[in-house]
Amino acid sequence: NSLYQALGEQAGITKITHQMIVNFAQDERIKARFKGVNMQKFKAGFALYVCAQVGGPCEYQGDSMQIIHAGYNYTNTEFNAVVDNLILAMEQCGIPVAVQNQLLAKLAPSYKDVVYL
Ligand code: HEM
Repeated sequence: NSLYQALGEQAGITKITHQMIVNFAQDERIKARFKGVNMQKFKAGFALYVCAQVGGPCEYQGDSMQIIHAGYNYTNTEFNAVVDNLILAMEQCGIPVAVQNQLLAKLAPSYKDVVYL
C-alpha cells in the first residue's frame, strides 16, 4: 500500500505519533486533556489505528473512536488542535504535504465520533 509506505511504514508512523505527543504537551488548547493518561499505551494504540486506516498490515484491536471519546465533550477547537499537532509532527518528520493530506482525509471521518458539540 502506497500511503502506508509514504508514511514510512510502522516505524515512520510510530515516529510521527511520538512527535505529535511531544507537540500535545506544548499546546495549551489540549494538554490538560492528556493529564494522567498512559501515553505509552496511547502512542501504541494511536499508531496502530493510523496503520490500519492507511491500509497497513495492522489490526487495531482497541475500542471504537466513539466509545473512547464519549462523554468528554471534546470541542471543535480541541479536534483542530489534535489535527494541527499531527500536521506539525508530519512536517517535523519530513512527510510531503500531499501525503499529509491523504492521511488527514482518512482521519477526518472520525470527527463525528469525537466531537458531539
Ligand atoms: C483525529 C482525531 C482523533 C483520533 C484519530 C483519535 C484517536 C485515538 C485513539 C486511536 C485512541 C486510543 C489509543 C489507545 O489505544 O490507548 C485515542 C485515545 C484518546 N484520545 Fe483521541 N483521537 C482523536 C481526537 C481526540 C481529541 C480531539 C481529543 C481531546 C483533546 C482526544 C483525546 C484522547 C484521549 C484523552 C485518549 C486517551 C483515553 C484513555 O486512554 O483514557 N482525542 N484517540
